[in-house]
Amino acid sequence: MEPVVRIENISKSFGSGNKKVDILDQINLTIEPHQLVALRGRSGSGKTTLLNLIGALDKPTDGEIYIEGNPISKYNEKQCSELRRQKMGFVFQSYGLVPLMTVEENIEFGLRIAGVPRAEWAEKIKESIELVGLSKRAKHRPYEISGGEQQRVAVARAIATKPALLLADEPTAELDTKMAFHIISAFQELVKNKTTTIVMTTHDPGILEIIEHVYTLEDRKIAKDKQEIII
Ligand SMILES: Nc1ncnc2c1ncn2[C@@H]1O[C@H](COP(=O)(O)OP(=O)(O)OP(=O)(O)O)[C@@H](O)[C@H]1O
Repeated sequence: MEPVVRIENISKSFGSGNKKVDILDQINLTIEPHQLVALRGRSGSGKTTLLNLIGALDKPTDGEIYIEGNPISKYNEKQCSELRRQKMGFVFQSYGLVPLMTVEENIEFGLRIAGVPRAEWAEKIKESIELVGLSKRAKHRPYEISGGEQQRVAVARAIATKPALLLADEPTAELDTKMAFHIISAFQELVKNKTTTIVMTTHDPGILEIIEHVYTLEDRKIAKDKQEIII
């Protein structure tokens, strides 16, 4: 089976001339199907930058990224958005919820955009809302619920489509410990039953402890994973 993500010698810089900043330098990383991968690193180490590159939201300065074996660095904007629509789900820090839509409608909107057949919407909405523990908030609008609840709606919307690849930037940042672990165990379940592959960022030591594949971004490189640290 092809890796879901294969990163080959990726470098990323922002700006130019004396304002140029190098963020990632010749990074290599392979993510196999149905792994739950966590990226950690200090603030500014490039975690979001790397997620954006994997999600075809930004282009590397150098190197290649393969998604299910397809090199995407030469994709044009239309190809990138088609790739995201067909294969990916996103939980980013701004959540991107539509303010005038209820929780259910926000999730339905995500299903519609991903091209999921209408007949499947009701079940997928119910299932994903239950998974994040928001059944009692289904008819509320984003401004009527807390920041943590909005984050959970963003998670529900992303997992409802059962994307091949779920990219989640600090998906538990706004949550209390109990809810954070609830979301991570939902992620573990999705990986275990081979629904999806997940790449997430987190600073939370408790969560890093229970995730099998952990990579650290440091000094523009990807450093050792968790198992090597334990040894
Ligand atoms: N579009 C951009 N233009 C210029 N610099 C950028 C741009 N995007 C990110 N950077 C810089 O790249 C560096 C890495 O940012 P990034 O957001 O990837 O870090 P991070 O590890 O996700 O940090 P945090 O944990 O604080 O979210 C930062 O110094 C940031 O200022």
